[in-house]
Amino acid sequence: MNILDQMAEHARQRVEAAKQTLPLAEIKRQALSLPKGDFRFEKALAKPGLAFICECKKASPSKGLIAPEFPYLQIAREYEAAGADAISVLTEPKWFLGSDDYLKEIASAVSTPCLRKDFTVDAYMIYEAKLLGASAVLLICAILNDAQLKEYLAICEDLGLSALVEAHDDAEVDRALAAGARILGVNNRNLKTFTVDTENSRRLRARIPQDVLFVSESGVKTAEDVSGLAAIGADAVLIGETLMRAPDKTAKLRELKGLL
Ligand SMILES: O=P(O)(O)OC[C@@H](O)[C@@H](O)c1c[nH]c2ccccc12
Repeated sequence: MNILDQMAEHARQRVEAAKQTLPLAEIKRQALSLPKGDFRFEKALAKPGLAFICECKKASPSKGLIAPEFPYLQIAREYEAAGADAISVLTEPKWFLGSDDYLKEIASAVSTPCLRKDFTVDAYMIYEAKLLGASAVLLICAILNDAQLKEYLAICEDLGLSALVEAHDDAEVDRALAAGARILGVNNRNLKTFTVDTENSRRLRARIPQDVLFVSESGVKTAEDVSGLAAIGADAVLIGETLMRAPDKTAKLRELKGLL
């Protein structure tokens, strides 16, 4: 089984365990009783100019431990103060050493919209995201079928959550668009092999209509990478490792924005 399928399988097990404590009907009821979201994540990306989604990520399957010390609240507050348009928080516990608690605490500490970065494989996880205070969830085409994509987008719509729909090749872009995605992320990292190539964003850009928000994800390291992606019409970039490894994240973000 490739790593992506393993992560999806483990997510299904996490959902089954969570349902033992809080059944689907109950979490759904709780999530739907909260005030409907106002798609803040989408609005933040739609503003003029390139938007920056800054990620809180302690570790990853390709890089291992990235940030042994992980003062997540401090990091999120620094991202917000430095002008992040959105904050991505890994909640996957096994490979990314993420936690639902990180997201919950961050979302209540900042006013910047937060993305729950996880391997959504069940509607249950979308209701969880809502309860944790997220403004958006990630839907990865490679681990979802067409019916799931449609169903999960409809649930997001009901809850007022945005969905970042991640695609890696032409067929996945087409599936995401057919399902009605309004925010399309192209992952420059192949989650099956871990190879990174920003060329992928460039190539797939042409398939994505102008009225769909386009996010280029992963492997963004320099101001040149950023300006190159802005030049092909990216609406946002999602940056994790480069910021996580920077001792001064504010300065690094300024540098990436071409301001230093
Ligand atoms: O650390 P990077 O190379 O800047 O990448 C960030 C983000 O794009 C990456 O964490 C990511 C993109 N898609 C994902 C799906 C699941 C987990 C993680 C990801």
